[in-house]
Amino acid sequence: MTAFTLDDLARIVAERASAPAAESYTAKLLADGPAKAAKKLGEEAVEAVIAAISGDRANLTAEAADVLYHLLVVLQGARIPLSDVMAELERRTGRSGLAEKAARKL
Ligand SMILES: N=c1c2ncn([C@@H]3O[C@H](COP(=O)(O)OP(=O)(O)OP(=O)(O)O)[C@@H](O)[C@H]3O)c2ncn1[C@@H]1O[C@H](COP(=O)(O)O)[C@@H](O)[C@H]1O
Repeated sequence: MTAFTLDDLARIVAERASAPAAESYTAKLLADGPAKAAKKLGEEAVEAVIAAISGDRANLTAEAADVLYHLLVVLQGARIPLSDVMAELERRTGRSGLAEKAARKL
């Protein structure tokens, strides 16, 4: 169990986006443009698919981490906050966050 969240990683990615490209892999990916960052995301997704099919749990765990990191880099490049993605996921549950929080207080 870890307290580290996707929000924490998104914050790190946003911070590193403005670092010198020579000092940050994140900044280098973003400096190379959206097509390069998207290509990396696609490669990592394919590697995750291969790990899932092969039943290699350790490799799938590592590849899933790569996919999440590279997805956050692509979102950063497109200036889409992670909270917008979470709001879309919440919308699909058919539940409102505010209603949920109010219900928990009852
Ligand atoms: N999660 C990652 C992460 N995953 C992979 N990588 C880097 O990705 C690089 C390339 O790894 P690959 O296995 O994809 O190798 P490759 O396909 O030959 O590389 P490419 O040249 O094709 O990109 C390595 O330098 C890794 O260190 C990452 N670099 C950074 N992060 C996170 O981003 C944070 C900020 O890092 P910097 O931006 O470097 O400060 C870090 O603290 C981490 O949390």
